[in-house]
Formats: sequence, C-alpha cells, structure tokens
Amino acid sequence: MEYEQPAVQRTPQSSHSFRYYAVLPIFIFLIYKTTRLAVFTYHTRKRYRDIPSLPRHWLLGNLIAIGRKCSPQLNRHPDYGFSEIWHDLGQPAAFHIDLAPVDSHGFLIVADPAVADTVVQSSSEYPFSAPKSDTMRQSLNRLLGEETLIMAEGEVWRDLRKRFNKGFAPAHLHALCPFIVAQTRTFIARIQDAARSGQTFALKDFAQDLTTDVITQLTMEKDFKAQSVADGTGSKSTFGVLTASRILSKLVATTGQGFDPIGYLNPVRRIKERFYEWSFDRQLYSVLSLKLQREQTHPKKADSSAKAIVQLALADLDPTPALLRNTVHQIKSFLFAGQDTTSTLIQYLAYELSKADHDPRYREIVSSLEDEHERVFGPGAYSALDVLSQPGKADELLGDKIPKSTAFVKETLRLHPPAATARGIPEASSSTPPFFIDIDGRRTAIDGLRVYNCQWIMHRNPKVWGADAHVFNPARWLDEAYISALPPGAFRPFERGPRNCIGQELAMMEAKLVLCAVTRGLRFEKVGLTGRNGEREVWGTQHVTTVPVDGMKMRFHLRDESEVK
Ligand code: HEM
Repeated sequence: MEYEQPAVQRTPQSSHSFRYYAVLPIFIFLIYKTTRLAVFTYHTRKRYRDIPSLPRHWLLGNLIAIGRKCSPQLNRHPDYGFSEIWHDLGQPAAFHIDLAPVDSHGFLIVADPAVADTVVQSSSEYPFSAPKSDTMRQSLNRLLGEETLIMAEGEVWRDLRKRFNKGFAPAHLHALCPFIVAQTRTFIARIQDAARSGQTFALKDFAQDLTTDVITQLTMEKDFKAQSVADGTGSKSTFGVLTASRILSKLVATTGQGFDPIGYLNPVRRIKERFYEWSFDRQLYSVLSLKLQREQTHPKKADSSAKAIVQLALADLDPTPALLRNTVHQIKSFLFAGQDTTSTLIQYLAYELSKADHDPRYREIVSSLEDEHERVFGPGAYSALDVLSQPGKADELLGDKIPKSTAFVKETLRLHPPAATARGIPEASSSTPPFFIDIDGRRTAIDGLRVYNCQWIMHRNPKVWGADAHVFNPARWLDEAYISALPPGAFRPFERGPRNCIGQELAMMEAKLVLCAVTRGLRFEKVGLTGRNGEREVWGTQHVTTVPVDGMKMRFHLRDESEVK
C-alpha cells in the first residue's frame, strides 16, 4: 500500500513538470525578446531625443500619431501627414518620427534645403553622397532589377552612371528631339479624338503612354506603341511587355508602400510578382539582344548623334549575357523612374492650364504663355511641333528662348513634386564617424536614421519661398533678384548632388515641348477636384512616386481657330 500511493501521485506531477520544462524556454525567450525591445526602445528614444518630434509615447513613440496622419484610409501621400506634423511642431528644419519599438531607425523628415544638401552632397565620408535607404531596396527590387543604377552604391554606381550619362546629356537628347515631337503628335491626336467625343477621361492614361513611348524609343530605339495599340493587344496584351511592366509596378506599389502586411505575405501576389518580373525581363532582354545583333550587322555611323541611349552606354563593350542582363535592369529603371514622374508633371501642367477658365489671374498667365509661343514658333495652334521637329531647333529654342514656358514648368514642379529621395545613414562605428547635421542652429548626430528629403514641404516652405509659397506664380522665376536670394538647393524636384536625376533634361524637355504644343490648341477642363468654388483641389497619392489621386479626370476641348494666336 505504501508503495502504491506515491506511484499514483507521481504521474500528474511528472506531467506537470514536463509541461513546465517545455514552456520554460519559450517563456525565457519571450522575456529575452521583451527586454531587448525595451532596452533598444529606451536607447533609440534617448539617442534622438534632441531632434524635434511630436511627443513620444513611452512605449509606442510616434506610431499612433503617424498611423493617424499617414493612414492608407486617407488615400493621400504621406507628405501631407508630414506637412501637418511639421506645422504642429512650428516648422523646424527637420523632425524625427520615432517608430521604435517597431523599427529601430525611424525617419528624419527634412524641411530645409541646407539640411537636405548635407545628406545628398558628396562628403569625405560619402563621396557619392549618403547611401540610399534600405526601404527603397526592399520594395523596388523586382521592378527595377537587382543591378539597378537607382540602388547601386559606390564604384559600381559610379561606373554605371558614367556609362549612361552620355545618353542623357542635353546635346544628345536635343538630337533625339524629332522622335519626341513625333510621339507628342500622337499624344495630341489622341486628345483631339477624346475632345470630339465630349466624354471625361483620365489624362494619366494619355500622358503615361506618351512617356512610355518616349523612354523606350530613346533608350533602345524600340517603339512599343503604347499610344497606338488598343488595350489587350500587342505590348498591352495579357503577356505583353507593357502589361508586365504596369502590373509589376502596381503590385510593388501596393505591397511595398504603406502598411499592408496581408498583401506583403500573400503568396499569390508573390507568385504574380515573380511571373511578371520574369516576363518583363525576358522580353526586354530579347529586344535588346536583337537590337545589338542588328547593330553589329548594320552598324550606324560612329558619329551618329541619334543613337539610342543603351547603344552609347554599351559602345566598345563586349555584349556578354551578364552585361545584357545588367542593361535590362537599367532600362527597367529608366521606365520606372521616368514614366510616372514625367506623366504626373504633364498632368499637373494641364491642371494649372485648366484654371485659366475660371481664374483671371491664371488667364493672364496663360495668355502671356501664348504670346511667347507665337513669338518663338510663329502662328498656328501646333506650330511649335513643326518648328521643333527640324534638326537643331530644340537646342536653339528650348533653352532661354522660352523663359515663360520654363517658368511655368518649374512652378508646376515646385508645387507638385512627383518624387523625392530616402537615404539611410549608416551607424557610426570605429571606421565610420557620426553624421552631423545642423537643425535650426543645433549640431545633431543622425547616424542610424533614415532620412527623407521632403520636397513637398521644402517647396512650400515660407521661410524659403516667402509668404506666397503656396501660390502658383511662374513670374517668380523671372524675377532675378528673388531667385538669387533663394537659399542653395531651394528647388530640388530632381534632387541634388551626385545622385540627382539622370533624366532631368529629358523630363524638362518633354514637359516644355508638351506645354508649347498644347497651350494654343487645347483647353483642359478639370472634372471633380477642381479647387473651384470650395471644391477640394486634386491631391497626390502614393504609387511608388506621387501621382494625382483621380488620374487627373478631365474633359478636353479643341480651341476655336479664332482664339488661337
Ligand atoms: C518629372 C520627372 C522626373 C522627376 C521629378 C524625377 C525625380 C528624380 C529624383 C528625385 C531622383 C532621386 C531619387 C533618389 O535619390 O532616390 C531621381 C533619380 C533618378 N531618375 Fe528621375 N525624375 C524624373 C524623370 C526621370 C526620367 C525621364 C528618367 C529616365 C528616363 C529618370 C531616371 C532617373 C534615374 C535613373 C535616377 C537614379 C539616378 C542615380 O541614382 O544615379 N528620371 N529622379
């Protein structure tokens, strides 16, 4: 009997201790993780506490505030939320968004051009400027390709940039202007057809097709006919190259940006991303190798100025499969970086022009543009296209001969910047000294932070541009005293420093050309979100870059011959 009782009692006891021992490691692990998180959150908070920021919750930092200001439900670009925080904080030169414990680094949002320049200009530590932020790399890899110029660093970036700079140089682009003119004619013909229908359209669809055709034509001399093929056919068919590019861009935009954990983990989405990446790469690869083969059998004259950008970049190099793959990544990058951004610029040009219909101040601005176009290109609604299609004319006329048009484009870019830059400042170590910036007279170390140069804020900062910073006033660009009093780097739609936009000349040229081509022949009527009579202005949302939220819904009108100058 004495032996039986303990035996009966021992069974549950040993099962308890078994469970106890099984749970113990999990418990210790959780304690370890929580302690680490707490220590790390404490250190992050302490480390950046001198940088202006909204009040930090003891545990959640600024997560709640940023969740409210940048919620995807607001369907607006985070820039708007950042701008509100900046105003709440009394407009500091930069401020911190503390995302610990979720993210160790948090973001430094920059509102002052001098601070922005410290980050993007060369320094002895970072000769090619501070490295790009890992957030961009994580989300854009498939769209741009792993070897993309946009994310490359160090000597690899320098060599790539050197190779492609030739193709984007103004003289070379001006030689290619007749191609851009030809594509712009198709753009205008489509808008004229749309005008005759009297229906409402999203200008985005027209502008994006135009920028796609321009970039593919200029980079590899291939016309994918984005403007002329119907949806579902040719390059826009289910497996067409443009379909692959656009679906991939949409997938990346929705999974990579904002908070979308479900989308991020969704396996079907991942498979689709891989498929469209493969399809996009394969088709570009075959176009490129065909082009190079043809070039070998029928070479263009060595001095031919109308060479495609990739031909210039690959000149004298052995076109190995590795080199071709690398070049495909660069073409993808040009398509990505130049397509939506330039299309957004064109959409906002039309938006600003549309205001002439209901605002006398705008009517005056547009009328003076028309005078300039008539003086430089002669009479006729579309004479600019005829003149600019002649060799040498782009070089002669698109520079200082059209100051009002240039001012109009710059003012549009100032108020509606389509892109920005995000950098990641490495942690200081024995070999990397701390990275200092000056925030309103206070020297502050920002190593370990991600930095976002917020052009939306900088371009509307009254300390930089004056009390009328929010007003669309192209004349400011013609006031020499005003411009020379601006701080360096005030205007930075293409960013600055060695990693500035390689395609900025192309974008400016395309925008000026479109502006000169449409102003006298077409009238744009914004539908919804007009900013008129108390209606909301159209605003930007995030689609990797900043794009108009409604695709710029408009009705187009052909201008009466009698009103055309
Ligand atoms: C209005 C039009 C455009 C705007 C506002 C714009 C803006 C920018 C900005 C802000 C950057 C810096 C990005 C960063 O540092 O992360 C950039 C870089 C770049 N852009 Fe553009 N861009 C435009 C058009 C184009 C076009 C047409 C192309 C080419 C066809 C292009 C190709 C690139 C490339 C390759 C880079 C990376 C350069 C490097 O890292 O060396 N962009 N752009």
